[in-house]
Amino acid sequence: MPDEQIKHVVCGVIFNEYGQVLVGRRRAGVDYANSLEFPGGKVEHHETHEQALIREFEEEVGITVANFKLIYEQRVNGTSEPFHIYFYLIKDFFGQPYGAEGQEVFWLNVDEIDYNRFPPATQLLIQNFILTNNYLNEIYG
Ligand SMILES: Nc1nc2c([nH]c(=O)n2[C@@H]2O[C@H](COP(=O)(O)OP(=O)(O)OP(=O)(O)O)[C@@H](O)[C@H]2O)c(=O)[nH]1
Ligand SMILES: [Mg+2]
Repeated sequence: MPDEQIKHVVCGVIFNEYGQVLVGRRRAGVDYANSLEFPGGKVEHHETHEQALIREFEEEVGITVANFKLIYEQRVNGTSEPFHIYFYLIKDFFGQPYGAEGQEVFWLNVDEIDYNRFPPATQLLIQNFILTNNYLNEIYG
């Protein structure tokens, strides 16, 4: 499949004032069902990554996000079709996150993250960006 036809997925990594990261649980019946995830989803036609992140965070966790930085990206073969996934660090948000689509959403301490519970691409993001403490420089540095 030519690269320009591949789906883009954008996900957001957000930390709260306690240094915890926002995580959701994927529902039953979707790919990677019941695994943990960072909120996000597929970029629609004529939408920028930033617009998609803002929309997905409003739809999925009911907060308004701003101030993004790309921290990791990867092509994924996927369970049915390939896609390219982009993880953004989100530096500002407004509102209290909740599972706006009925899914479980919670803040997780970084030292309690078990990366095996996330889809493969997200495992690499966690290993390369969070567990290395690289995120600390981005947020506080
Ligand atoms: N949201 C999210 N999706 C991820 C992560 N890691 C990862 O491989 N994905 C994959 O990215 C793809 C698109 O994400 P999604 O299922 O959230 O898409 P979406 O919100 O647009 O849902 P929809 O298909 O119901 O419209 C899925 O194949 C999903 O498994 C992650 O950390 N967060
Ligand atoms: Mg989603």
